[in-house]
Amino acid sequence: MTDFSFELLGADGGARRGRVTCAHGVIQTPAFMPVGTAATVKAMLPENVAATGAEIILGNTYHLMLRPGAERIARLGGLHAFMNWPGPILTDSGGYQVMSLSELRKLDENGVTFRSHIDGSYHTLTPERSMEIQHQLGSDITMCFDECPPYPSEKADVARATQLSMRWAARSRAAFVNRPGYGLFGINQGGVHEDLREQSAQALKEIGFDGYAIGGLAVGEGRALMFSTLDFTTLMLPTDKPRYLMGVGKPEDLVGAVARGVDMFDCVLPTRSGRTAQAFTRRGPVNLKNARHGDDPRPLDDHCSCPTCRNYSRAYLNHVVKAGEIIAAMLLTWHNLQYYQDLMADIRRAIESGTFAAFEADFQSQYGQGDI
Ligand SMILES: CC1(C)O[C@@H]2[C@@H](CO[C@@]3(CNc4nc5cc6c(=O)[nH]c(N)nc6cc5[nH]4)OC(C)(C)O[C@@H]23)O1
Ligand SMILES: [Zn+2]
Repeated sequence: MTDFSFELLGADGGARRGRVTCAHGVIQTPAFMPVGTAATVKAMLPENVAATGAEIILGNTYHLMLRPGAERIARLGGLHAFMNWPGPILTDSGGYQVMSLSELRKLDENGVTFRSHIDGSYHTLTPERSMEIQHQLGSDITMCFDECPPYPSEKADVARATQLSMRWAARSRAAFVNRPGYGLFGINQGGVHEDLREQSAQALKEIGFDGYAIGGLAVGEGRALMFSTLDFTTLMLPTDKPRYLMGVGKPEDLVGAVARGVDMFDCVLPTRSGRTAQAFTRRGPVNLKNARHGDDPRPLDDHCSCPTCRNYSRAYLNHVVKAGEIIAAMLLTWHNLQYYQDLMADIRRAIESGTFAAFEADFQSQYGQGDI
């Protein structure tokens, strides 16, 4: 089995082109990870997710521990077999989802105790338990157990959460089962504060990880503050390891974050939007509920090679959206995931050819124009 590795293949300004090798395959970076929270990328068959060009998907410790249970998935052969996804899987560690989804009962040095948002049962997550669950799932990339402070928070509370998260990072590292091909990513915290981000980066580098995520963003701070935080944070992280910006984001966010040195992304936006009639196109988002599409024979995006754009008109999409037909979620989700993967492929090509700055300028001029 080959070791977990990251190769930096090239750079163009702040943008980086790389390759991650892990147990279940190779990931070209910059990469976008579709979100498969409950062991499914919603409204998509796994083979169709792969057809969009996605090489790695994200799973969630929090959701899978509550239902169907990590031990049950392990008994059934692990998450890859269970959900029929043969490629790499990254799993989030659960802390963030506890804060954003469940009724938190207790947070202390040991971990968090919470009530399931599904059936009200009590559960405890600690760094050790989170590592055990992600091992049982068989994740190629395990995330440290951390505490992501809400936004906005007093700086003192961000500092407290950051220092706790760094102690939990050390416990995560100690509890992680080291196997060739499987990696553990640390999560940088510190809110929008340069000094706290620096403390967090130093602490993580001393422990040593296979990759470094930037947490605590995409929590409502807005694009300007996210970018200004990235401006100083990515430079604090090792250049020879992948950098993963958690929960991001809109197409404009991806391009701007790549320019600031980010290699990996995940976001529910393309899939969640696909279920709410929102489609992404080169000229910006389009709402298929809008009556103006009712007689439009054109495809969503004539640059797109996905089945939706090859075989269906906007008029048809408007019809099945208004009728609440299941195919609406299928077709729009597929298109949105294809759009995101095509955007990442265009970004990778631009970095390879040293034309990323021109690509970014062209993207911004086209994307903001709005639908035709
Ligand atoms: C952008 C968009 C559409 O994504 C939605 C909704 C609200 O934002 C999101 C995405 N933002 C996001 N920031 C994160 C920070 C951390 C973090 O610090 N630690 C760990 N372990 N995991 C994280 C996962 C994160 N996801 O967060 C939830 C609440 C999961 O829904 C997502 O707006
Ligand atoms: Zn399409």
